[in-house]
Amino acid sequence: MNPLIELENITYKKQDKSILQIPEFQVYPGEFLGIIGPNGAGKSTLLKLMSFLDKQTSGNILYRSKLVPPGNAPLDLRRKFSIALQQSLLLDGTVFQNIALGLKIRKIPRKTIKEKVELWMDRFQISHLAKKNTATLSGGEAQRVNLARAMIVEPEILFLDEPFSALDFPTKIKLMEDFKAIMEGTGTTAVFVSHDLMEIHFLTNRLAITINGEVQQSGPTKRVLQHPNAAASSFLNKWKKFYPELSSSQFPESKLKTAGINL
Ligand SMILES: Nc1ncnc2c1ncn2[C@@H]1O[C@H](COP(=O)(O)OP(=O)(O)OP(=O)(O)O)[C@@H](O)[C@H]1O
Repeated sequence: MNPLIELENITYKKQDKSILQIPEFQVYPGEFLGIIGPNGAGKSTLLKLMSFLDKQTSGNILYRSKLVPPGNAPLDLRRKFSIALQQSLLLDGTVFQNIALGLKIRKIPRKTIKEKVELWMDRFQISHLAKKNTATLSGGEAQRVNLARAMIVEPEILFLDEPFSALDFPTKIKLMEDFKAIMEGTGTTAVFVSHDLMEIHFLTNRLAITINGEVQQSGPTKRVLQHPNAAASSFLNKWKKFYPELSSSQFPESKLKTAGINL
C-alpha cells in the first residue's frame, strides 16, 4: 500500500538545537497511527511538520508520492487535513455555527451544511447542544464539538494532539469509545499524539515511540508494546506502575476492562 505521507531525511532545528531527526517515516491510508513519547520528545513538532503547519529544516515530505514544497504546501492540500488539539479553540457562537465553519469556508450550499451539521452532531451525540453558546460547554462537550468540527469536512487525515488529555477519566472513556466507533465507521486516517498509553492502546493500530527527536520504534501497536526494543522499553517502563503486566508478554487487557474499556 502506498503511503499518504512520507518523510525522508527530515531534520528540524530551532536556535541550532536539533529537535527532530527522522531518516524515514510514513503514514498509511486508513491507519490510526499513535505517536507516544516523553515530554519534549518532538511529538507535536512531528505532527506539525506532517500537517504542513511548520517547515522542516531539511529533508523532504511527500503527499501521495508527490514532493510538497517545504513551507509552501498548497491550500487545496492543507484543506485535506483537519487538526484537533487539547484545547478545543471554539469560536464565540453556537455549537451549530462552530461545526458548520469548515463547510462555510468551503462555500458549501446552506442546505447541505445544515444536513451535514445535523449528521455530525448526531454522530457525536451533541444534537441537544446545537443552539448552546460554546462558552457554556463542559470540557467533554467542547471536545465533542471540536472533533465534529474537524470531521465534518471529511479530511483525508485527521491530526490529533492530545485531544483527550484534559478530560476526567469517565468523560474521556465515553468520548474515546464514541470516537473510535465513528473513526472505524468512516475509515478516516488518523495521526494521534498522546502521552497516555491507555489512549494509545485503545485507539491506535500502529504506534511510533518517539524519544529525543527520533522515532525509536514503530510497528503494530500491540507488537511494539509487547516487544519494545531497548530504547522504547526505557520509556514504557514508567508505565509499569500503572500496568505491571506490561513487563510480561501479555498486554494488560484485563486492567483496561476493569477500567471500563472493552477491547
Ligand atoms: N519554536 C520553538 N522554539 C524553540 N524550541 C522549540 C520550539 N518548538 C519546539 N521546541 C522544542 O522542541 C522540543 C520538542 O517539542 P515538542 O513540543 O515537539 O515535544 P513533545 O514531544 O510534543 O512534548 P510534550 O509531550 O511536552 O508536549 C522541546 O524541547 C521544545 O522545547
